[in-house]
Amino acid sequence: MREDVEAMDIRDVTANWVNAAVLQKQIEARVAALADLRHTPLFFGRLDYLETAQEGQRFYVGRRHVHDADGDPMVVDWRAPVSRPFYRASRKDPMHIGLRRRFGYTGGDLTAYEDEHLTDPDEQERTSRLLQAEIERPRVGPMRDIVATIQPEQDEIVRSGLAGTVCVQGGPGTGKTAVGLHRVAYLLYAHRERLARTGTLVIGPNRSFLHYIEQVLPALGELEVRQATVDELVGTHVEVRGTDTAPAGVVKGDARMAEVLRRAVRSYVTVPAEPVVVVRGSRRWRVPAYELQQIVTELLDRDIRYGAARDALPQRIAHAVLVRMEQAGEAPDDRVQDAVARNAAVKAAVKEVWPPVDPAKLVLRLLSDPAFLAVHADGVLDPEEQAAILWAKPPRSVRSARWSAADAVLVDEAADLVSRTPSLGHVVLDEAQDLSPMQYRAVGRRCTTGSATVLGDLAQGTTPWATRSWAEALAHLGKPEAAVEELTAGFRVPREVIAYASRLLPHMSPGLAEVRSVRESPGSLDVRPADGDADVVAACTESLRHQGSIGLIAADARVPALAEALAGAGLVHLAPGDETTPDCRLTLVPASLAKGLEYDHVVLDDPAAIVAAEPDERTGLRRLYVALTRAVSGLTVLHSAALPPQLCKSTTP
Ligand SMILES: Nc1ncnc2c1ncn2[C@@H]1O[C@H](COP(=O)(O)OP(=O)(O)OP(=O)(O)O)[C@@H](O)[C@H]1O
Repeated sequence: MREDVEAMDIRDVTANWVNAAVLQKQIEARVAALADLRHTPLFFGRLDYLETAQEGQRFYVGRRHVHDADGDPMVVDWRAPVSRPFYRASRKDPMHIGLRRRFGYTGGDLTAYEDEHLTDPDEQERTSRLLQAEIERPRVGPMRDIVATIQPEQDEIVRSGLAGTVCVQGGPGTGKTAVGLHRVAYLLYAHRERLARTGTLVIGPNRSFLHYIEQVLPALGELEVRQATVDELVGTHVEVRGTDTAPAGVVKGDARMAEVLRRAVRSYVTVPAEPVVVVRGSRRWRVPAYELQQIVTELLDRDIRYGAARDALPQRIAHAVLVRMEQAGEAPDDRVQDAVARNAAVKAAVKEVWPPVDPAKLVLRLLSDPAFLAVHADGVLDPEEQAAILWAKPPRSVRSARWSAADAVLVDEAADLVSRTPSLGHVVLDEAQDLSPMQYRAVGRRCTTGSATVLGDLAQGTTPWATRSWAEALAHLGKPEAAVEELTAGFRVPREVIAYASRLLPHMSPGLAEVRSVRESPGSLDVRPADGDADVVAACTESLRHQGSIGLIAADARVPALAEALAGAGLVHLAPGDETTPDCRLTLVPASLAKGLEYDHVVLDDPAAIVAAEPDERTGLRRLYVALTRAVSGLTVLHSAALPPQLCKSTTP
């Protein structure tokens, strides 16, 4: 198929060079999408339909559609409707499937298969060993796709329609990220044209996470999906160089700030007190102040964007002039209206009444002028909250201000009040629990006419403004009608390790259910005291005897010392987001960047230090919970200080 595309000669079929260039680009994209991936087999499943459906045909299911030289299908795309039973059929509902076969591969070689005769009453239900093997396959390199083993509860989310927003709550390792990415791939297949026009975006918590997941969609043949962090999305207006204290960040991230900004933007409109007089030829046309006031009030009441109303105002004034012309017996046409709208008197009135607003300058003024803030925050923020967000030393200009990430979100909100932010077709928001209400709004305006997949775990919220309930979050996102689904089966963390980490749950997120590990292997858990960095280095060396990736997770402040100790012992290590290779498998991970990542073996340095590094105990325990749940096979916990009491079995909250 690739050779066919490569051999296409478009010289005679294109009308001009533009067409030729467009076609050439499309061909290149197609060739890229058909690239051979060394260890990725063309198919991973087979479905034999019963005679009652699909004429009893046999289908091979794979990552993409493959046809033979005659154009007859050899492999059907996993997203095609005929592939659905591969993921959903069960003994209870065989979906007209006689045989389902799963193929297992080792490095691209076919090495195993598993058959299920779904309609055979004598056949025992077995757990899939291929699934277990797939999960346990050592991890080297970036995150992999899971198309061969998507589970029914995951598939339901993957294949849910484009129109609806879905929110997925799930504990660590339940496959939320995987499901979100596969949903994008599915939606691109089912609604390719529409999404090609409107665009899709995956939002992750930081760049290292995005690097980690960036290969999943290309491996599924999808190359067009943009990835960004929220900070990157909103960071186009101002340069972020500052940070906020927690109290300031909480207020700036509060949804009430939207109302403060709305009022502040609208405050730039002044009710006209003077008439507008337009001179055309020998005639003077006068629109009195009360009529201008009506126009302005009506535009304000319509609650359209500040900038759109500003653009409409000259035409509205011109219209009032035209009405007068008609009353005087003239017959002006549209061109006259346009000319009047561009008349200097009209322009001057618009400038006076509805001046342009620069979003960054507006936020700068709000955060540096106590009186201006007090007027617009009156009844919305109390004096203490106002004081918390005011700059101690007001900057002199937008350029010299030390904007924080939360400020950039405010500027983005203000920019949207002035002119509408374009909406994408679909947005996946991962690790959503950490967003502030204002950040949810920023994401929400990027999918106002589209839909979203919101993924998160309330127990892993580690920001001072972390989400307390999905209903609230979805309301801020502008999708209150979204369905909230729960994933409960854990694929990453082995049983013993998840049980250990879950001891923290009642102390930091009471009411949230423990993840039920689907892993047959209990995993290895080793908790022991350490005497200095040499012990930590020794534990890493020990872990490196196993296959796969090793993550040494430590409190951020411990990272420099540990980096030195590793280097001193001749152990080369990577930073999160760097790709592990067979030669370099050890990553030193600051606890603040561990979220969303995973390693075959985790060495966890001093849990108490991870807890202590956070501003409050609950956040500290949550950070520790995240760190404890990164391991796929084994976890070694080394503590130089006493373990946090919540990790000891007998404690109850
Ligand atoms: N159906 C599946 N088959 C095989 N592997 C799976 C399946 N579902 C999830 N996994 C694997 O389990 C691991 C955890 O998945 P993922 O990172 O998507 O979980 P998560 O819920 O986003 O975790 P976290 O809350 O820690 O961010 C990944 O390695 C993923 O590939």
